[in-house]
Amino acid sequence: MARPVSPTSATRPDLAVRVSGLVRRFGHRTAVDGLDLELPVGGVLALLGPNGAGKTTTVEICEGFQTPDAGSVSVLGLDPIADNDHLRSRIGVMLQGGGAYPGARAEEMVRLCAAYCADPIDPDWLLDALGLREVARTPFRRLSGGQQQRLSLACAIVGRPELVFLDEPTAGLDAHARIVVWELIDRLRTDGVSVLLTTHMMDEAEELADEVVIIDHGRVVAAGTPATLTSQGAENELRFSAPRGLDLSMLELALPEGYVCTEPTPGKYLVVGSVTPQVLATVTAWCAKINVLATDLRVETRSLEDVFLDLTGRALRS
Ligand SMILES: Nc1ncnc2c1ncn2[C@@H]1O[C@H](COP(=O)(O)OP(=O)(O)OP(=O)(O)O)[C@@H](O)[C@H]1O
Repeated sequence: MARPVSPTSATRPDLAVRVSGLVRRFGHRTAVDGLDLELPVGGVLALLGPNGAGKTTTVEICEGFQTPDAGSVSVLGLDPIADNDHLRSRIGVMLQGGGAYPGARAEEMVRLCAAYCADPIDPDWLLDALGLREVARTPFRRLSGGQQQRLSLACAIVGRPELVFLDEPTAGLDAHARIVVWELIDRLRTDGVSVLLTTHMMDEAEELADEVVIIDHGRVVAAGTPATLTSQGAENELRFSAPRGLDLSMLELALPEGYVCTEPTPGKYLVVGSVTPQVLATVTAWCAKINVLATDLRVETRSLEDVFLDLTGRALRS
C-alpha cells in the first residue's frame, strides 16, 4: 500500500505553490532572503528579476532539487522533498539550459518522457507544435540552443502536468521561437495548468503572467498583476497631435486640478497626470468644442522595467 502523503501545514487547496519566508544561503551569500509567494491553481506567475536575483534557486527549491535553510514550501499541497515521489508525475520541470541525454534524439526523448506518463500528450503533436519535426532524428547535443530549449519544454509538459516550472523558457530563442513558446504557455493556461516561470524579460512577464513577483537580492520588491504594477504611482502621460498654438489654459481649466498641459514641440501636445477614462473624455470633448481634430492620441504608461528602476535604482537587464 502506498505511504500516506502528509500535506504540509501550509496547505491551501486553492494554491498550486505557496512559499513562506524562504531562505537559502550559499556560504556567506544569501541567494533567497525571506521570500513569500503564492501561485493560485490555474494561474501563471512570473518571477521577474535580474541575473543573480534568486529566481532559479527559488524554483529549484519548489521542484525539490534544493533544500531551504528556513521557511516553508508547499507544492500542490505537498512537501517538494519529503513527497517528491508523489509529486513527480503531477509536475513538469523545464530546467535552465536543457538537462538531457546528449546522445538521445529529440523524438526519442519526447517519447521516452511520454512513456513514463499515464495519459501523455501525443509526442508527434508536440514535436509539430514546437517546430521540432525537422530535427526529430537529431541527437540532443547537435540541436541549437533554441531547439534544446523547446525540446526541454516538450519533455516538461508531455505528461499533462497540473503544474509546470519553466526556468527562463525563452532565453536565447529567436523572435519566432519565442512566440511559439508563448503560445504554448498560453495554451497551458487555457487548459487550467498552473505555471511558475522565471524571466528577466519584462515583456515576457507582461505578456504571459496573471501575477508578477519582482525579486532582487532574493527579496520580493513588488508583486501584483502587470497592470497594477505598472499603474501604481504612475504619472501617466497622454500625448496627441493637433494644429499648433492651442490655448492650453482652457484645457487645464477643464481638467481636474494638478494636470499639466504643454506643447513640447509645435503641434505635439502632452497632458501629464493620471489618465483615467474621464480625463481622456475631457481632452477629446475639449478638442471637439474648439473644432480641432486630435490625431496620434496615445496614453503612455510605465513598463515593468520602469517599475524595477524606480524600486531599486537599477535597470532590470543589468
Ligand atoms: N550552487 C551555488 N553555489 C554558490 N552560489 C550560488 C549557487 N547557486 C546560486 N548561487 C548564487 O545565488 C545567487 C542567486 O542565484 P540564482 O541562480 O538563483 O539567480 P537567478 O535570479 O536565477 O539568476 P539568473 O537569471 O542569472 O539565472 C547568485 O548570487 C548566485 O551566484
